[in-house]
Amino acid sequence: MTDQYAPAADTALWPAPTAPGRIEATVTVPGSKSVTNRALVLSALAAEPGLLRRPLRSRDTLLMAGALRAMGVGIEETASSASAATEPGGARTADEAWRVSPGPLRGPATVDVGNAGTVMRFLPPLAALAEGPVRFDGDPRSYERPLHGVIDALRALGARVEDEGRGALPLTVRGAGSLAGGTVEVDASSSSQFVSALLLSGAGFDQGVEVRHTGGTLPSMPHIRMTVEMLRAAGAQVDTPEDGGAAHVWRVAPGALLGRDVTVEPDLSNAQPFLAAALVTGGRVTVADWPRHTTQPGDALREIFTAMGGSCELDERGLTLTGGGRVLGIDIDLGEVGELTPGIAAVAALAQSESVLRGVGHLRLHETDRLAALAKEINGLGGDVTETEDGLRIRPRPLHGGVFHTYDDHRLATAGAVLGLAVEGVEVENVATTGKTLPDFPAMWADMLGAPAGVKA
Ligand SMILES: O=C(O)C1=C[C@@H](OP(=O)(O)O)[C@@H](O)[C@H](O)C1
Ligand SMILES: C=C(OP(=O)(O)O)C(=O)O
Repeated sequence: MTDQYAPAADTALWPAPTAPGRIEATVTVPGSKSVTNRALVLSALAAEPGLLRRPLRSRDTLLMAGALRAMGVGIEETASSASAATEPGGARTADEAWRVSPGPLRGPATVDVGNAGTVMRFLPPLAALAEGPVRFDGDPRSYERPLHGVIDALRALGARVEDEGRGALPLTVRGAGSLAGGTVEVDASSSSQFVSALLLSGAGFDQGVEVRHTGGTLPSMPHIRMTVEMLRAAGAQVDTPEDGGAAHVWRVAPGALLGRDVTVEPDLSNAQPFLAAALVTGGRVTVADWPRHTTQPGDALREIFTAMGGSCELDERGLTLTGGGRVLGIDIDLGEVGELTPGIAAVAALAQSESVLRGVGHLRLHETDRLAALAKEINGLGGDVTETEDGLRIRPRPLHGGVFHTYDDHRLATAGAVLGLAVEGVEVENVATTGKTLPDFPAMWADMLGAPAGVKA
């Protein structure tokens, strides 16, 4: 499978369109990255084939699918999706699906993780269950992202991992076809994905797995809840602190997983820039199919954007955010919902009052150092953003146009687009980097604005 959204050394500039007025639109956002990649892993470990409806097709999910195929899992378009017509603009029709046929996991295989946290962290535990070596490599940035928690835990659980002492990528997992499993301590303060990774494959370990988080504050709890909920839906027995268990201890019992028919929810974190458009222009944007119940962190946007001056209504059409004509600053701990930080920072830079975003020090090790990048790029447009130990302080100032660099970070690119709605002359570098999770972003943005999409070389 080719990596069609791999980053080129792309310096193309995308003139971010300014809003012609209050934006009024209904938007359908593609499936959740986090749900798609969990569903792929769980389906690969199941005892029977499963179906994944409306999967996200983006760099991160195509890398996950490609990796699983390389390890012996069948992932095919269903007949309905293969014959489904594409909609104008290339979007697929909603009845598309992937059929996932688990097979014996095997090496030798090579996995390209790109810069996908979900791929680099969720797959080494699965590879420990394969027979034969699986080599993991990725983008240069993937070498810098924390992986030690997964590597050390796998070794403690009985796996052979060769990383030449780096505690990071590239590495090889030499699976023996099974793994003892058992209890393991992990410091997951740098990424909740360490915990999710071990739980997702835990039912396949001989003794299951008990994961004990031992470090400082654990970020992104909703993503751990998503892991638990999806494991349970696949038939796994999971004990969590929320069910009265010990704090920071999760347990997955050994056992077979069910092949399921899963429909992927829209990606609520990717809905963020569209909702932000309503907030900063005093308009109204509806995101279709917003789930009534979800573990996605993006659901917190209802509360956050209400506190920042909007109002939200969830009904059969989806979630409608109406801007109140003014944007308020916010003082908030975003540790649970860290991936929303770039979009909130963009809105905060356009607000009437100061914002303090806290609890997100671990974002320094995301796709890029997001705190440094946001401060530098917003300040490059005339803003006043300072980094704190665990976040950002944003004092709104009148902004001017300029190049908004994106550092191969999809969420920097969408944050730049939000700023461009209100500030003339913002040019977003390498908007194609949104392909990590939202390949159609420029066309969707243009549709929302009723304008043609364009990139200036
Ligand atoms: O498990 C997941 O799907 C994710 C967990 C979070 O990672 P961190 O806990 O490393 O922030 C989040 O930021 C990332 O976008 C997706
Ligand atoms: C942090 C993110 O991604 P990853 O899954 O690569 O960690 C993100 O999408 O904001």
